[in-house]
Amino acid sequence: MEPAIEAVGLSRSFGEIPVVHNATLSVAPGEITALVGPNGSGKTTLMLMLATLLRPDRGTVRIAGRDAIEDPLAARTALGWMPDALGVWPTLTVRETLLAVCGMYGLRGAPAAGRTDELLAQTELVELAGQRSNTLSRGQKQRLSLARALVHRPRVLLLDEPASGLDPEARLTQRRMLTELAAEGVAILVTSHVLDELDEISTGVVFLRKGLTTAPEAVDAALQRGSRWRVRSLDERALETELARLGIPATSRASLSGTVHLIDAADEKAATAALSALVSAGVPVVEFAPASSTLEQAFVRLSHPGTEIAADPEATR
Ligand SMILES: Nc1ncnc2c1ncn2[C@@H]1O[C@H](COP(=O)(O)OP(=O)(O)OP(=O)(O)O)[C@@H](O)[C@H]1O
Repeated sequence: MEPAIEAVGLSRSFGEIPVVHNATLSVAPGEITALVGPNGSGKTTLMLMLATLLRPDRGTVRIAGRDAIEDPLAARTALGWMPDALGVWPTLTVRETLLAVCGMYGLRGAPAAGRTDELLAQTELVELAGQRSNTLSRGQKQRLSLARALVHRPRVLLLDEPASGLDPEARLTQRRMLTELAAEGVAILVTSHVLDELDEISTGVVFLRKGLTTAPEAVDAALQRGSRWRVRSLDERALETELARLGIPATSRASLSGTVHLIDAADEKAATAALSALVSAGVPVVEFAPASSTLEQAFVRLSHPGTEIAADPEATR
């Protein structure tokens, strides 16, 4: 299948400083790809180039098969762009904003009103439709920004920090929406620092470090390597004794649900073996789960290649 988003060898400097260097990525229709990397690694700069809003110094971009550098207008008809901060027209209400964007895509009259109503419902903005957009809260602006990006039913969505400022329920609604759009065949590239969110919906990951995309093989390896698990028992003493007897090093820390122990396992098979041994020894285990999301653990490894996950600084032996 032809990728819906394809960038090859993209580079961009600001003055003498190279910010994105030889970045390469592709996203197929129906895929949600997470674009992750440390602060300042070049994610927004890369997104702006894909969105035809910043010209690369070198490289090629194809959006839905169209050359985005030679023919940005053709690419724009296929893509929806959600920037990390919404620039609003202060005097327009939420509904007027969406109607104005409909107009830019050639939708007027009843079809524009119909599409606006659909989007207001989809992004749960119906009650705010008459409110001036500059008076919206950060989370409400994020919802308007996503609605705006969807006006022309794009086949490609580029979302820069779409979950930032959203409360937990709004995040859930947004995740559901993105999953539904992907099921309809939309290709989605999304940045976020909330890796748990991305972990749940992404089907692929692109990791950017100092402007360079990490090789997919290295990302796959980081996603599959051994990881840290969180264990909680109704009988803390029994858990500690059994972990010591099994020779499994552990650290403990207080949490809202009680004392939890953190253990490292080489892979998922080793984790299930540890769980099975604890239960067989009669330890009343009530919780056994990854200590953080797979993506979060991979992020730490890829941000500092050659280093293992640092011990939890809050943990006590
Ligand atoms: N217009 C510009 N002129 C000069 N430097 C810039 C410009 N835009 C971005 N930069 C620099 O490029 C680097 C990458 O910035 P970018 O915003 O792309 O990173 P990011 O990965 O999106 O960061 P964050 O995770 O903090 O949002 C940063 O060092 C930033 O200071």
